[in-house]
Amino acid sequence: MRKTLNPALIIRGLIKDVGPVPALDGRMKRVVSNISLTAHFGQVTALLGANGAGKTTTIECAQGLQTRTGGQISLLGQDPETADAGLRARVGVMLQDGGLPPAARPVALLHHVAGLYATPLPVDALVDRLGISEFADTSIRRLSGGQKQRVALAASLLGNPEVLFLDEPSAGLDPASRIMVFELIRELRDAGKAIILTTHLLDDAQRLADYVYIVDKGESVASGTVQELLQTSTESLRHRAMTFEASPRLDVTALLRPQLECTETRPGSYVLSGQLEPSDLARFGSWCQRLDVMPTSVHLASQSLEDVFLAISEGSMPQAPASSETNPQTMGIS
Ligand SMILES: Nc1ncnc2c1ncn2[C@@H]1O[C@H](COP(=O)(O)OP(=O)(O)OP(=O)(O)O)[C@@H](O)[C@H]1O
Repeated sequence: MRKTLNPALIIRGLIKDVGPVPALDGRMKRVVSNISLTAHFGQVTALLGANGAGKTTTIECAQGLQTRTGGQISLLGQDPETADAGLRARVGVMLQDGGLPPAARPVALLHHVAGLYATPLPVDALVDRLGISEFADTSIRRLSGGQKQRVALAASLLGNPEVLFLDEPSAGLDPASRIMVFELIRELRDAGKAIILTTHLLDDAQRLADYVYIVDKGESVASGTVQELLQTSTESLRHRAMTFEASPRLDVTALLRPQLECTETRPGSYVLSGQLEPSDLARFGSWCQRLDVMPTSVHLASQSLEDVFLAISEGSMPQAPASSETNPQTMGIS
């Protein structure tokens, strides 16, 4: 369940057309056709979708960087397209391409950005925290993708924003930097910031997000906490698989029953798949005992966000936006 009070961002029925597009004989192309979401303070809200699903377009409309074709957006109680400069100072943005001047040097740039705010966060603390000092004097154009990403994150935080938009925050980060950035994002969330991030990485959403909106072909098609999405009960998602390693060419007939199949994917590696029940595990144990087989590994695959995501994208799961998220009147957008 989600908090209902005090949302930082409300989007209802967002539509965005781009173009004119030469490939469409100069017609406009609808890249977002119906996206609704609510992002709360003290939560990480993730827009999860494949490449080209419309995530960046949505958050750029939410920031007022793109003009929407239709729908309603309220960011900190204001329409971002008509809001005054005061709104910008309360919002931090890390864009996918970084948007950093290529000739600038990271620390000098961060001091410059800090100078634009009345009460910025201390530059040195952010530089230390994000490991920027090791490339402090290298020009932005010579930084690696992950280093640029950390500078862009620091720049987005300098104004101590109430709302933070992060477009693909883990793109280009090595594992250590990813852990560092994720810890910082969680701390900001715990400090009460509203964090809205986009990702096509299910793992990122699973690790970071308090609430996830799955975006597919310009529409928000499902939403919930990771746990709620995982509990979505459909036949396709109850499908499980058990992998085990043992001697090659074993007779697996005794493991089978209707709707369960077993294949030897490579010599000695078997996958038992279908609607696995506890009784199948018991049968597996007896089978091992009878054949005097000691598997070298047994792995039971549990349902992941990836299963939910793929089921939605393949159309085998009903599209299920939460009902309270679809009615503009209930959310008080004026
Ligand atoms: N100005 C434009 N002209 C033509 N097509 C556009 C334009 N802007 C966006 N698109 C298309 O709109 C779709 C959505 O783009 P968007 O960048 O929002 O996707 P995304 O979900 O953020 O993808 P990614 O994960 O790859 O960043 C894409 O197919 C993109 O090519």
